[in-house]
Amino acid sequence: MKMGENKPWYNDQLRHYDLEFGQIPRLHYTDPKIDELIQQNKPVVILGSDIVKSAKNRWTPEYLEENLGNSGHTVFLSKGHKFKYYDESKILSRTNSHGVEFTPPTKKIRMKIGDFMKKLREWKPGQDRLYLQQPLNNTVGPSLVQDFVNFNWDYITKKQTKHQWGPLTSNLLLISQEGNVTPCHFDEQQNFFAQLHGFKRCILFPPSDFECLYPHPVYHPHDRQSMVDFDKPDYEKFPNFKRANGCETVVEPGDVLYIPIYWWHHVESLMEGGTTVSVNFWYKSGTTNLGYPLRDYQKVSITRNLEKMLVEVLQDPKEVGPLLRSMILGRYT
Ligand SMILES: O=C(O)C(=O)C[C@H](CCCc1ccccc1)C(=O)O
Ligand SMILES: [Zn+2]
Repeated sequence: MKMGENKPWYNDQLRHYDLEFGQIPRLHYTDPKIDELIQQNKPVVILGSDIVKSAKNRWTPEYLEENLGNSGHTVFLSKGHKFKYYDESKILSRTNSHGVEFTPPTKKIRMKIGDFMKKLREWKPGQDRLYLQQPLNNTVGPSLVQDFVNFNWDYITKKQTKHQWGPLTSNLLLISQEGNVTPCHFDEQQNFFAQLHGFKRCILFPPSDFECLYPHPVYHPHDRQSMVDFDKPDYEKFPNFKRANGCETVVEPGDVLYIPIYWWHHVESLMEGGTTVSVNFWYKSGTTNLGYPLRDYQKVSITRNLEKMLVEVLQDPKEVGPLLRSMILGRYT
């Protein structure tokens, strides 16, 4: 155990960014404050729970190699450390026929877990990095199914019910090479993010930081992803980035981070921290009763619907800006 202020990791294993971050609260799972924060759509790390006890430190890369099953799994390859997600269905969409060229930053392939682990063991700097991202399904081996069944579904389901979330949609199994980064993005689902092996640094920003994180247009394959390169922010193009209000935590095996719907999050596997294993629990949001004042994430949802409608009706995305400018300048500004 490498110790740094009684933590099992060192600060120089974290990548350096130009921003200062607050700390996400880390609370014992019996603390009633957890439900207060979830109700307020605010992040919290749930400690000491047995939510994923059956998998904590058990789902090691070696155990997964033995028990994940022999069907191929989805693996992304990247030239660098960033694995920026893109929606394949938006690459060739009509709105992109206006000559917006898109080069996918990662390659998606299918690999057997054994080949994936072998590649990880033999990896050399300069080679493509690897990131296995596979929804857990009935193709996994029986021992993994047993572990999955033994998650503390009672605790999770009680939270889902209490906070009126919609149904569980998927559990994504994430096996990351050390040092990999999933750049800043938001999802439209509630998320219990469970860390099983190794350490991941998670930086979160509230939905109200929309103006600081500059998401790609909704029709773009990188919809929901920030346009800002955290490693080299372009303050000319993205001046508000310097005032983003991030908060962070490093999740350890057994920690469960609640990533509220529409909250931005950047996730990195610690450098020189070894292969990491996580599993997330994505839930559809519940039925939104529009109370006033509107929540910050509801405003984001409204702007997204407006944007989609305008792109749909104007066809050419280049007309959206001028139309909105003419509509609000001098009238609403
Ligand atoms: O659990 C989450 O929401 C995360 O972002 C975790 C993240 C990988 C997610 C990959 C991804 C991003 C966007 C759409 C579909 C898949 C990580 O842990 O590296
Ligand atoms: Zn995400």
